[in-house]
Amino acid sequence: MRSPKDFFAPLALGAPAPVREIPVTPSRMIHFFDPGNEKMAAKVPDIAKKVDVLLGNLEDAVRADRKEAARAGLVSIAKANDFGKTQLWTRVNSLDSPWVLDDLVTLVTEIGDKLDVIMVPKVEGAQDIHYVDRLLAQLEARAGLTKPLLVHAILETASGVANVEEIAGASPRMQGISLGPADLAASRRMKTTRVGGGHPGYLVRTDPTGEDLNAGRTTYQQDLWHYTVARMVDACATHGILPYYGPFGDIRDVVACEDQFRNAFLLGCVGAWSLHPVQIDIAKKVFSPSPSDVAWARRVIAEMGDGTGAVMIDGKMQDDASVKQCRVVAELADALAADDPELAAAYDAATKEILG
Ligand SMILES: CC(=O)SCCNC(=O)CCNC(=O)[C@H](O)C(C)(C)COP(=O)(O)OP(=O)(O)OC[C@H]1O[C@@H](n2cnc3c(N)ncnc32)[C@H](O)[C@@H]1OP(=O)(O)O
Ligand SMILES: O=CC(=O)O
Ligand SMILES: [Mg+2]
Repeated sequence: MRSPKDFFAPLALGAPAPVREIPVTPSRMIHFFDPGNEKMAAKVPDIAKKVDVLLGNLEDAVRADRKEAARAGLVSIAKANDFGKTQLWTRVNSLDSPWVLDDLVTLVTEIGDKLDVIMVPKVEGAQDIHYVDRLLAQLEARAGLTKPLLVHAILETASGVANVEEIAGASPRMQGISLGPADLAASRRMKTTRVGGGHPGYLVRTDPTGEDLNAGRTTYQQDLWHYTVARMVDACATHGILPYYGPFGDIRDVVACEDQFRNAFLLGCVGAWSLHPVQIDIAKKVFSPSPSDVAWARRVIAEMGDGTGAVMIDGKMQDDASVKQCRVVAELADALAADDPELAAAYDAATKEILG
């Protein structure tokens, strides 16, 4: 284990100093695209204007014989474009694959100054992050980078979940963690065949009302991902990094996608992946607090004065703890509104309605 005293020392001579705080910028949707797919790549400059994060995906969903084209495509897209405030991330191939070494060497050397975050799939434990941490430091030093690259882990193996706390705290580069429900289901030998979302067979049933065990018994579908998302959120919050829901594969089912994203938002996630353009607005809507929640939060903050003691607002007790929750909502709203005049106007209009 590294001593806490040198946790923030660069891991290679000449590498930039590690960050002490993870930058919290909007990342409601991490939009995946295949940089080797010409049709998708052509849409990237327009999509960049609508998303918080653009991610050039090199791993699963890119065919083995297209891996090099995807890597080269990402290099040329990054060199040819300035995406302004939209962050550029990549998902490299898994650490046991034949491609990841070239992914890291090429991307850091060629476009390390354009990339914000490197997403690492199938992370099993802190050892995987330590490997990437040192290699990135060596490559950053050689490329003369002045800003350290951050690392995002996908939680998609059973041992990754067992080790999620140590993964979250493995390096000052750790920016966040996403749930990877598809690989995680396979790794756990769950009997599902979907990419995220629920399953109609995973349910609870009300008690029988009489002799007939089938009569009048309501069933409620349960969330397969509740335990993992909640554990991931706690691990991330403990280490000051950001949790995300991952992919929702039923692109057509925009209703269930919104539900799954909202569950994650309410539990503490800051964003989710968009796999298709239709999921971008869903993530934007869900991961931006609603105007009525923002108005309420601002009202509680205003009425709570210095934030201590207890007051009654509309029949509901407010105290030091509820005002802290309201600050989470209000601060997120302010951060998002700073770059989005439409959202700012919606928040201010709702606030005016209840605060006058
Ligand atoms: C479990 C995991 O690892 S999840 C993460 C890995 N998976 C991914 O990254 C998947 C990314 N998304 C995709 O590959 C595609 O969206 C698919 C395969 C799901 C659907 O693709 P299509 O069948 O082409 O969808 P559809 O016909 O609705 O696309 C409409 C247009 O949007 C484009 N498009 C689709 N997805 C994207 C995207 N993610 N980014 C940019 N453009 C896109 C298509 O190229 C198409 O362009 P066109 O109008 O010029 O022909
Ligand atoms: O990579 C994502 C997943 O769900 O697997
Ligand atoms: Mg996966």
